[in-house]
Amino acid sequence: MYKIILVRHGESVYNQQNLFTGWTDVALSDHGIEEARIAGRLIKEAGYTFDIAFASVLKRSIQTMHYILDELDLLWIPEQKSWKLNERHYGALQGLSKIDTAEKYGEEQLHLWRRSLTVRPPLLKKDDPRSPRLEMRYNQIPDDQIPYGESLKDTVDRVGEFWHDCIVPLIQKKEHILIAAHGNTLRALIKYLEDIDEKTLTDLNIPTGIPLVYELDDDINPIRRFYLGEDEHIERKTNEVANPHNVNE
Ligand SMILES: O=C(O)[C@@H](CO)OP(=O)(O)O
Repeated sequence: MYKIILVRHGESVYNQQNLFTGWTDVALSDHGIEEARIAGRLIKEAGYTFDIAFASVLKRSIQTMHYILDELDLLWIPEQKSWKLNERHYGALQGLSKIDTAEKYGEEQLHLWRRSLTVRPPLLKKDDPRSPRLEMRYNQIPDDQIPYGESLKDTVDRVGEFWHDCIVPLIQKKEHILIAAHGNTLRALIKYLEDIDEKTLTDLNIPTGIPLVYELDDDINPIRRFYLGEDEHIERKTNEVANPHNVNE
């Protein structure tokens, strides 16, 4: 049996303000830094260690990876960053308030944009200042792959590809792996690994900064997954993600 640890980054400054984030490169809030450190301590207490760590190219994920590794005194291990682990690209919704969006377009539309498998957000125009094409870090993404707004299904495809090409070979080499990524990237990965039905996927919300242990069999098929930490705390944090209207009220 193999084990791998996934973690959604700690609370970001956009999470704090209930803004659509996607590929916007915002930092962790002070609370998010604390969440990342606590995640590191939970992982340490549970006796896990890592040979290599992965993050997206967004700083909230990279910072989370570093705070966790720091708690484990493992800042020296190799790390790899990839845009394929980036949050789902939220298109023209990026930077908008989730609460204002619900008021403007209705709860149902907001829910579709946030949690359906196939609905894409309104796409960014190619000349939008938020376009990833304007950023050096995305220079290597071919034109036909660079997103201007993704459905979760689009994210499943790129995350699944990354899992298959970059993570699986390392698991087979018995490397201990940490992946610090994003809410919808992790939902996408769970969809890819377990092929869960759409209803279950719609209800699946990933709390910030809580380590998720995945147990995998010899063929890298999932056996089970579980969070580290106290159930009540995890449930409260999961509900906060499910219903951003109640967060910070
Ligand atoms: O805004 C985002 O990028 C994501 C994660 O923070 O939000 P949501 O939970 O609404 O998909």
